[in-house]
Amino acid sequence: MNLSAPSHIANYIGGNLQAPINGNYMDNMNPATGEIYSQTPDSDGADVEAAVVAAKAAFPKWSTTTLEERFKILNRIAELIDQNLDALALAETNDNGKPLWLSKRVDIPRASSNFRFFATGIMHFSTESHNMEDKAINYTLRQPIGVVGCISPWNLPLYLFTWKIAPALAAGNCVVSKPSEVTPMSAYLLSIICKEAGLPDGVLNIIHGGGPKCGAAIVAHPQIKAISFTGSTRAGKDIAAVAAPMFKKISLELGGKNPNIIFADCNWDKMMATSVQSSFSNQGQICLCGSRILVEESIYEKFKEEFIARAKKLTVGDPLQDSSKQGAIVSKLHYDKVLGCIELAKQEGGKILLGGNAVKGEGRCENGMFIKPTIIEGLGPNCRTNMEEIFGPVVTLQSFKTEEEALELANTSDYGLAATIWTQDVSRANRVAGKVHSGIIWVNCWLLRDLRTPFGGFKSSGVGREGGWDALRFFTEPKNVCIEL
Ligand SMILES: NC(=O)c1ccc[n+]([C@@H]2O[C@H](COP(=O)([O-])OP(=O)(O)OC[C@H]3O[C@@H](n4cnc5c(N)ncnc54)[C@H](O)[C@@H]3O)[C@@H](O)[C@H]2O)c1
Ligand SMILES: O=C/C=C/C=C(\O)C(=O)O
Repeated sequence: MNLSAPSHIANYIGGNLQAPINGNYMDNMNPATGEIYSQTPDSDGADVEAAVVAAKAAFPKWSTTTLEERFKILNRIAELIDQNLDALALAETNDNGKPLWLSKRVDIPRASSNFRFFATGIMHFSTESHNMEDKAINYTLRQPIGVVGCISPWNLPLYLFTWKIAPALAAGNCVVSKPSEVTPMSAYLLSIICKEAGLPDGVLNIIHGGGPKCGAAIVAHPQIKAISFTGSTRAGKDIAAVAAPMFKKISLELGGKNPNIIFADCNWDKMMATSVQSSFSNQGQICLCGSRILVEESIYEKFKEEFIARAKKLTVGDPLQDSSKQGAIVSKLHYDKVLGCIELAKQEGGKILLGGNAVKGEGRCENGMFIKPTIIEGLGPNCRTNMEEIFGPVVTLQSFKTEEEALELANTSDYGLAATIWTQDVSRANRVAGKVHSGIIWVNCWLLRDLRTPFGGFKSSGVGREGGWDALRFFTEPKNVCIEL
């Protein structure tokens, strides 16, 4: 298998690797060097239509393939991802700018885990039955929906793409999918892996293109009956507006502005080390990053001093070097956006304690898009800096006096994806966890993921949950059968 980056990425439709029907391409840039290193299809509705035709044709057979056979193929995909770890990690880093060690340690292993998890999960998936004493028996079938759409973002490209397509395929659906046009390469390489693994033609179709043209055509296609989307709240709104009147099932995993709540009785060393990670991992471009750090007043100054000292040590630079703890920001557009948010924070009266500026790369990275880890204090909960998602290496510090105040600050947000709580008091941990308006709460840890748990957010962070049975239920249609005895 040749898993090196091609000059022109191809769509994967009906088992064929093919050029976009309109012949148009977009530049694909390596954000660490600024170099345009490949071309991505600028696909449109015609490619989506071809993919739907292929998916529909594949559905009768795939949906009735035995669970064990589906397991074998999906598990084989997981094995091939593992065997090609180095090539996939390099592709991810060149597309996204994240450190290569991070792609190798987290992104690619998690992509194979996603396939392995749902390959085995479908073998254990069972449905309910309800006995009405001696009157009747109800049992519920959960049947695959048909053709479903999966659309994913650029921050954890293969990790989030596989998090959707693996359960969709395991449940017996055929998929029309679109990775982010900003980071298409690892999904393209996955199409080669799927062919090698023996996934039947048309079961998975991967189309490359932009959101408004290609993504929107997937969402609007009448034959695509469910949409699983991860990305911005803005795009999630547009998708819901189109999908809702068509009565499509939708799962929307959107933005976050997550509080990291630190009480004075925390395990200090663990909290410090983890807070640096939860603030700046992947250049802060993880929807679960704790971007609003709330610290109990009695330890605020001590926290500030040590947090700055530790963040200062995060070397920013060439993502191919192991010494780089921070890589590049994903694109010029996003780099400009993050720098703009830092300017806004200053205008709002924020004091920059660390960073606040771009960093010039060295050698091959001199035209790369790097931003220094940035720490801001002095802003209240209601300003734009503390209300809007920045999605970069930028955090704010606020202090609180009481548990009630901590909760009020934490819940002053339109978002409700994740929250982290640091305390050694288990009663308080439980109390605060119950009152924070977020779908995912970590106590004394961060990003510790059990793939069986419901994953998703409250409020503007989305609707629905991914993970475990939730994902398999989303990708199936329940049908209750009532038999009178
Ligand atoms: N909740 C989560 O699990 C989660 C995970 C990762 C990222 N995110 C969020 O994603 C955002 C960053 O990713 P992004 O900039 O790629 O997001 P984005 O919304 O711009 O794009 C996400 C994907 O949707 C496509 N798209 C854009 N507009 C569309 C439309 N109208 N119809 C159909 N498809 C469309 C894009 O091409 C891309 O593939 C952040 O807001 C982040 O919080 C959320
Ligand atoms: O940026 C968002 C991170 C999402 C993470 C997951 O979906 C996961 O860990 O399953």
